[in-house]
Amino acid sequence: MIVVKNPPREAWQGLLQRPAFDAVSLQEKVAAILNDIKTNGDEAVLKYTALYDGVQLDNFIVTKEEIAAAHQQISNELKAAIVLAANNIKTFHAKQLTAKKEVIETMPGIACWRKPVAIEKVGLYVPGGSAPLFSTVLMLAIPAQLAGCKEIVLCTPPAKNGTIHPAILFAAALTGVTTIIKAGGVQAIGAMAYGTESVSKVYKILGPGNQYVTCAKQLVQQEGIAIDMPAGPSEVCVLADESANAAFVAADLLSQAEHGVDSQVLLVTTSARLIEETTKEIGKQLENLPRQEIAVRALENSKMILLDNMEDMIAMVNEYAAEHLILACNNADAVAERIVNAGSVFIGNFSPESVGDYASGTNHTLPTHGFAKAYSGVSVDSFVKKITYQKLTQNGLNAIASSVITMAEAEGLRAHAEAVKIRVKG
Ligand SMILES: NC(=O)c1ccc[n+]([C@@H]2O[C@H](COP(=O)([O-])OP(=O)(O)OC[C@H]3O[C@@H](n4cnc5c(N)ncnc54)[C@H](O)[C@@H]3O)[C@@H](O)[C@H]2O)c1
Ligand SMILES: N[C@H](CO)Cc1c[nH]c[nH+]1
Ligand SMILES: [Zn+2]
Repeated sequence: MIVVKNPPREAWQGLLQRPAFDAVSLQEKVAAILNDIKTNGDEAVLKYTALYDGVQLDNFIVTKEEIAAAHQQISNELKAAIVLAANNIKTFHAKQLTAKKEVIETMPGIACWRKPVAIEKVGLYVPGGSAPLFSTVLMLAIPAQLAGCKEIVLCTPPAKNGTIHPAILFAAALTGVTTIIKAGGVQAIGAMAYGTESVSKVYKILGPGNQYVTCAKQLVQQEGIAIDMPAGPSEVCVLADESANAAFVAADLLSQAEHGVDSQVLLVTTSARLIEETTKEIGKQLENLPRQEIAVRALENSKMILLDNMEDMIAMVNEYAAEHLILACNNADAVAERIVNAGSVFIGNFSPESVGDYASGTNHTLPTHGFAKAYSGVSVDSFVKKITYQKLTQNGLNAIASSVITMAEAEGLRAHAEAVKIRVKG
């Protein structure tokens, strides 16, 4: 990791850049694949699956038999862990369901209310290129199910032997997914966005993924398909003072570095000692990691930044707007209150980011690349739209009529005014 000591404020923005990639050629490539899927449907999905996932499939819809077999293929221990995680995620997300309808009378005779209505057809993307992220099934399908979505399509890339990891199938069966498609990357996003002979067109696509997936989501959004947010390569920022434990900090940094070579991890600290010890710990802990090579490359994109004081640390982490922010410092609760930009915050030494990834209950599908300045992570809200309603009595309309007529005429929209006048008596 690159160590930077006491950078001046003017240098912060440059310092906090995410790993760069060639956005123009990425967009061109993704747009061409999307176009092919739009024109050639299933045939194109199968073609790109062969090209990028290395498997020639005849049929990409997962069968009931495959789902049933998955139950036998994973250990009882893993099933129990998935069920525990699912219960916590359900408990946390169930509270997000908007309370019962509340009718507001803005003036006598004018009743207004708002009702959350589930998006009927949603598409979930579960990453599987470098690791089969079955935890993402829980993070997406549980809020979709709680919201009441009728059709829940899930896409995930197949392994080279044409199968889907059994834990993905187990988690999908547990959480009410209606169709599972063996397709990943841009072809999966295209299939769900446009529909094909075998894949239903959905209204909204949610879920994280690599740069191809994220770019494809952003491009189909321009064609009217809703998306959750740009949820790209994983990242974590640790804000730490003298009180932090270097071994814990190193473990947290490595936990996100192992996701992909384009992941970024950041340590922002007031302690030079912590930088030194964490560097040593990273070296030690890396030795035992099976994904050491990926983590080492991600660490090349990553920084340890020494600052003078807590005020600067808070300002810097708010500027960075990390997907995950860990507060390993004294008075962590008070510091948490001052965080305004982050996807999810982990408070104190006993809140490793990994628990949020799997099982504490919060959602791990979160905005990356600084999008946490304006976007939230996935929640039940992501699966509903809120329809507003109003109902006026004759007296209510009479009372508001002159204001509406005056405003409509002032905007030069006579027909608007007439639609009120025609109903007003007296
Ligand atoms: N932000 C979040 O909430 C969050 C959550 C979980 C995971 N993630 C991130 O999701 C990502 C998962 O990435 P992944 O690659 O493991 O899986 P993925 O499923 O996102 O991508 C795999 C697909 O990418 C496509 N692909 C690969 N190389 C290609 C190429 N050269 N051209 C065109 N398409 C290509 C293939 O079709 C393949 O199926 C990681 O970066 C991880 O950090 C983010
Ligand atoms: N850290 C990822 C979100 O950036 C989510 C995840 C899934 N499995 C492990 N981690
Ligand atoms: Zn993770």
